[in-house]
Amino acid sequence: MQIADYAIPEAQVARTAPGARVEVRNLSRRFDDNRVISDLNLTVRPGEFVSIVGKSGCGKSTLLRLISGLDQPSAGQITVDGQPAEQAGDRLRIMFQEPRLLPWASVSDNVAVGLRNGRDKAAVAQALRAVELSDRGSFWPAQLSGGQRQRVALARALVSHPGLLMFDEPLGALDALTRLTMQNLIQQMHQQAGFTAILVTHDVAEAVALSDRVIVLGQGRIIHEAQIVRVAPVGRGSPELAAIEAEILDAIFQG
Ligand SMILES: Nc1ncnc2c1ncn2[C@@H]1O[C@H](COP(=O)(O)OP(=O)(O)OP(=O)(O)O)[C@@H](O)[C@H]1O
Repeated sequence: MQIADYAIPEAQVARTAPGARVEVRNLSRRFDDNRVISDLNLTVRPGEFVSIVGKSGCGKSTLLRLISGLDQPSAGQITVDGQPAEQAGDRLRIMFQEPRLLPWASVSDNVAVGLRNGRDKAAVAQALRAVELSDRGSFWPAQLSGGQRQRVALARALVSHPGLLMFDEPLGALDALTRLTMQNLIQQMHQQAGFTAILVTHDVAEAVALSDRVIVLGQGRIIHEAQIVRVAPVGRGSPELAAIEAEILDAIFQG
């Protein structure tokens, strides 16, 4: 079965300001005597799609929380477009495994939460169109499927046209087919809107399908990097991508 069978029609997202540049320098994070991130360095170029994979508990979510400014390093610096993440404001958005919608607010009002003034109805309508939920604006979150709720969360993240969009296992709770549909949607949004993306995932195939670069984390450091250069369109399951997946899995298990 071809993945293209589930492709979503051309989405409509206004092209944003260029993607943000992320610089991580000599980053460490300890929890008491548990050193989770250890002198880590990473640069993510504007518009690049980087995935972070690694064994459970290796520090993927901790790294994402640090980059997003939700947690503070024990040592080192992180900048987003040259500024501390806390000052990035609506240039930076993060999506989690749970959509985290307000149950008492309509779909449109949930998307508007992503806007600074919350009143730009045209921007909300455009974000809902982009995720193919124009006809669900007046629904309550409880009236949506799990995949639709994640699409609302994506619209809320996109509505402010962020320069950096971070994903912490955003598709982990979805069934396989919805997961593939969402992967296509995220890929399409990334190509059209031009934001920088950092994805934490357990799914190496997902990382390879979506990313320009996959980083393997082990014992608080980057232990492997795979650059994925698509000179011609190669489909999922192609020998080229399967070989990269195998290389990444080896690195994870050896780490
Ligand atoms: N607030 C915290 N206090 C103490 N320890 C923490 C805290 N947050 C994370 N840790 C520890 O940091 C380590 C890495 O956790 P993290 O959630 O970053 O791993 P992960 O790679 O995302 O794991 P998984 O793939 O299972 O989601 C774990 O040992 C965890 O117990």
